[in-house]
Amino acid sequence: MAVLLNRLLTARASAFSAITRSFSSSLNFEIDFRAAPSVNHEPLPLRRESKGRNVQWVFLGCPGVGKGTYASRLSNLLGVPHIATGDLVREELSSGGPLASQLAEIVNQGKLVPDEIIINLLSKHLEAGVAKGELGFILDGFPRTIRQAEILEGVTAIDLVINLKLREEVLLAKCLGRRICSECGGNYNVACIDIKGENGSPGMYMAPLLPPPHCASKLVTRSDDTEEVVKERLRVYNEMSRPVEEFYRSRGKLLGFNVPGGIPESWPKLLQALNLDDHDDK
Ligand SMILES: Nc1ncnc2c1ncn2[C@@H]1O[C@H](COP(=O)(O)OP(=O)(O)O)[C@@H](O)[C@H]1O
Repeated sequence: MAVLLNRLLTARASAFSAITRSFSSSLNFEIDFRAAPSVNHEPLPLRRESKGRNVQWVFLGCPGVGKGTYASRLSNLLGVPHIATGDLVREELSSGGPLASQLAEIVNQGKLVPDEIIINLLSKHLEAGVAKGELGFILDGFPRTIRQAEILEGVTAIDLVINLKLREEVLLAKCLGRRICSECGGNYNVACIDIKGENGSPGMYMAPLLPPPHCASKLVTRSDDTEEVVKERLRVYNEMSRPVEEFYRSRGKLLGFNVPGGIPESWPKLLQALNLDDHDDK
């Protein structure tokens, strides 16, 4: 399994190994824009011209933190594929393939899919990407266990790991408010998060992300976005995936980012933390 992943990632890595290695300077930042809006930190060695530089990044963070949202925006900005293992699992589920019933049971209990199955799905996806000439990636939802992180480390260099953080009560509300258009696949959120600041701790506002009229009647909820399953996913994250943060922190690759609010507030601050500029957003 790891051999196949190795072959595929090596195919990608060989084209730009010199570039990706240039990111491995020490990156142990913990950025909390709510607490320190004008935080002063050493900028990452990355610029807008990095479009096409084929970054190899990973997004970590609890369910509902916004990994998919920000990974997909960065993928568009940098021109590299966004690969979400949760999406690969859901595609396999909806394809009704041989793994579908086993996967449905695992996912609907909020558990992790065995490493072998995930690596197999990821390998197949990467293989298709290599055939299309894709280079670089932003991984979302992988690695989620130390074993997955070790396998990944054994096959390719990760430049940067962005660890998104948000308070737990917000995570639950965001998962419960999540909606997907069954026709176009668009992601929306009907939750309105409005937490008042108290005793010196900052408040937080996240406006709902409502669908356009043509999607409104086609919204569905993920079967694992129920309160019971989200709480189990959060528990599993703390047990199995939290150690992955330390894995990358100890290697100087972890960039911690406290999501300060909704997309309009958080996206520019994430870009600032990454020393990137989104001209199209202005
Ligand atoms: N790297 C992985 N290892 C094991 N299971 C995974 C992995 N990625 C996704 N899954 C499975 O797919 C489900 C959905 O993943 P994802 O969409 O990333 O959800 P989340 O919102 O919990 O981050 C997970 O709860 C898990 O069952």
